[in-house]
Amino acid sequence: MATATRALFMLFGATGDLAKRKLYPSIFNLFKKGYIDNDHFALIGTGRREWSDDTFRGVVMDSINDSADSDEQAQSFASHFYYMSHDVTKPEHYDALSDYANKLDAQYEINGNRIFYISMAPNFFGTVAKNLKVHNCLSDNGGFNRLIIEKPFGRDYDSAEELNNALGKSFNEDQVYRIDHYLGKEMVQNILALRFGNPLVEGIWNNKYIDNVQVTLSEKLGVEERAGYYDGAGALRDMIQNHTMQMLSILAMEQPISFRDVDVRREKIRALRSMHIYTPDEARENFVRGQYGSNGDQKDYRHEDNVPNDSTTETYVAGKVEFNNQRWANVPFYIRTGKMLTDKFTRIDIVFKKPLIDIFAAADNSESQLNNNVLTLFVDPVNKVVLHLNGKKAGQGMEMKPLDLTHVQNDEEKAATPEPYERLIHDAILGNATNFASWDEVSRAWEFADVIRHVWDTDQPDFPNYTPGSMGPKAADDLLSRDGRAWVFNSKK
Ligand SMILES: NC(=O)C1=CN([C@@H]2O[C@H](COP(=O)(O)OP(=O)(O)OC[C@H]3O[C@@H](n4cnc5c(N)ncnc54)[C@H](OP(=O)(O)O)[C@@H]3O)[C@@H](O)[C@H]2O)C=CC1
Ligand SMILES: O=C1O[C@H](COP(=O)(O)O)[C@@H](O)[C@H](O)[C@H]1O
Repeated sequence: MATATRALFMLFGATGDLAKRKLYPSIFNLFKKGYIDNDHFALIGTGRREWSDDTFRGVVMDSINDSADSDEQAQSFASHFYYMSHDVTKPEHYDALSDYANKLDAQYEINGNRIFYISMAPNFFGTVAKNLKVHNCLSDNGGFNRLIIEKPFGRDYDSAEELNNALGKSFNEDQVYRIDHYLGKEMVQNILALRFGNPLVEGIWNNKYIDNVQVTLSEKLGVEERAGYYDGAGALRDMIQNHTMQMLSILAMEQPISFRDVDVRREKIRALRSMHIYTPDEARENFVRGQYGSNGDQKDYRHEDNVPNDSTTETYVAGKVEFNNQRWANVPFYIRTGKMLTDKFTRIDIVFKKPLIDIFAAADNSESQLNNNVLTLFVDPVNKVVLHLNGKKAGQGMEMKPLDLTHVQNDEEKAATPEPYERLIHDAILGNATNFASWDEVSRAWEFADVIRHVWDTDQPDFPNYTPGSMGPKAADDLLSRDGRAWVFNSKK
């Protein structure tokens, strides 16, 4: 039975792309499932555009069109939406917002529970947070005040710290919910379940049994229409500092004392603190960048719309990450991400050590047929777990062959799996911050990324250096081959 929470949302960026594509459908699903109290809920959407409530409601209805059971249901949902034309840079506009929030709070008997969602360009995050506090938009009658904030959270450590300090003047850390949509993915959440729900798995989750870990976030598309943002960011900021670091922290963390958000976060932070921060020379040695070229059909990155033709922005990153602790000493975590690669997928390969002695080969002096055991967690697009083992080939003798144990999410499980935004907004409504990035996590990840960024901003790259449809530059393969290893997923296979 769903627990319905009363809530007044204040959405900044209500006319924007993210709101239409992700936020309204997610809030609608929560409404449909009864997680939001249908009688005690309202949303004030803002943007500079001069929209009426009716225009706004029409936009909302369009965005939930596919998932509404009936027109009445869609209309009933949209009737809770109110629009205010508002320029976030004009302090005087917040007074009207505060009055409107109090009015709707009373009308819907919301009891002061407020969720502020800033779905705007990051340069506005601090301004909005400050004005919300100064102009009394936060409730003070016993309800909760929570701030959901979009990415990116800064572009380096210093800017992230500045932003965090600005937010901190209005909201405490435990009121700030920093979105990282990878933390809302089913398989990413399943890592905790698989590790800490199975002594079998957790028992071998260490350097005695694991040889290396590989995390791949591969994208088939290029920058599409987002070049304006992307060219100023690059893959290191766009995918490594946030999503990849979050996944690494979950893979590397120790068992929390409970599943409460404070306990889970404490262990994630401890893991990130044990991550070795490279010197500039080590960064050069252990990180590889790439930019896609042309393959005839596909134009190269530098000729994409809104990309300068001398851009040195990386569209690909691969690297080796090390954790200096008892569990992970000598186990490299290889990570990679890129645009215009072979396919769209996210997967984690846990590569186990081979047996110290191969008794099957030893028996007749033949070459070993044993492969490394690999546990592969497929995050996207399918939700799948595969354990690659060695088994016996049927027949006489003792010939070995690969034996795979596979679990694929079925249709029922798929239907029960919420979209990341739906799940995360629900968590914020419940006050559960487990799957949001805390400041300590974000700041540590920036400390790590900043060294690499600084080196790359100093050294001139040799771009373009990989072909669309490949799995990145050759240097990314060399990164592993020099350690006597190879990527488990390789487009050439
Ligand atoms: N779109 C996506 O797929 C994703 C987006 N994000 C993040 O979400 C956030 C929003 O992105 P997105 O929706 O794409 O951005 P858009 O550019 O589509 O929307 C920006 C919003 O900000 C509003 N806005 C801009 N300036 C002002 C102002 N001075 N006062 C009031 N409102 C203003 C715009 O309203 P108006 O024009 O009416 O003023 C609009 O609603 C960003 O932080 C982005 O990084 C993260 C992941 C994916
Ligand atoms: O945050 C981002 O993520 C998307 C990839 O997300 P996914 O859920 O589709 O894997 C990426 O395309 C985008 O550049 C980045 O900003």
